[in-house]
Amino acid sequence: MLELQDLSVLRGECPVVDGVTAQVGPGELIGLIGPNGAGKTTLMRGALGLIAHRGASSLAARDPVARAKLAAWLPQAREIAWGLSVAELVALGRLPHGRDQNTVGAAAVEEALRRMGLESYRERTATHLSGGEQARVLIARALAQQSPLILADEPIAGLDPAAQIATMEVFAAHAQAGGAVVTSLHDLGLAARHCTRLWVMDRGRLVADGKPEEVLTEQLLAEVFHIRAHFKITPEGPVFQPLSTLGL
Ligand SMILES: Nc1ncnc2c1ncn2[C@@H]1O[C@H](COP(=O)(O)OP(=O)(O)OP(=O)(O)O)[C@@H](O)[C@H]1O
Repeated sequence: MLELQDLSVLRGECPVVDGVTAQVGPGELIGLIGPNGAGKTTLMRGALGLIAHRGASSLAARDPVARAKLAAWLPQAREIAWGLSVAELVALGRLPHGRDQNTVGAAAVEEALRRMGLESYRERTATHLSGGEQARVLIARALAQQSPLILADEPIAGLDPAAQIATMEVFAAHAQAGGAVVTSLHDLGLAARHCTRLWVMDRGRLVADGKPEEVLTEQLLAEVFHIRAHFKITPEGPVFQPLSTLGL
């Protein structure tokens, strides 16, 4: 669904994404983790062909409409400028499909509203919602696009715990239905619990790529995140708790 080959993004002379080679296949929910400034956003924007890059991304070569049909992009910035109703805003996710304001488009919007628990918000003015509510609306807009791949930049930041878990479950369901999701996030507990695979970025490089229990080693947590943490596989799944910083 996505193939990156030696992808780099330069800012001036400095590579902020440095030679990333990776693939995403159906069924995967990939957590893109790493410290602030590691290059997570830049990697996703380069992969989508939204910024100049070197190397190759299977998505970036396509025209914008073809790209949008293959991949939904949920940026970190969440500004909603227009006073549209929630349903109208979510329906904007259908734009890559052209004039499909028919039963297929309407059903996709309804399904996206339902998945994000927004049915009762349908007629509310989107700009009048709280920050977390607006974030859920924008996730619903990405879901309504019905693209097999979703790239999401910190989509659960600022959501309450129930909404965070529910969103990760929505992404997991999207993957289990044959799609794939790459989502950046800073909550390593949710990443460990819900993601099938983690990509760890550090100073522009992809330094680890594997299952959470393979990746979140004591050594990696110390070297990349500068933390000590408790990580255990329990009958209820992986439980990860950061304990202390080793200094910034
Ligand atoms: N337009 C730009 N011009 C110059 N440098 C940039 C630009 N955009 C990003 N950078 C730099 O590139 C590096 C990677 O930024 P990026 O936003 O990809 O990090 P991130 O891993 O997503 O961080 P965070 O977790 O804080 O969101 C940072 O050092 C940042 O300062």
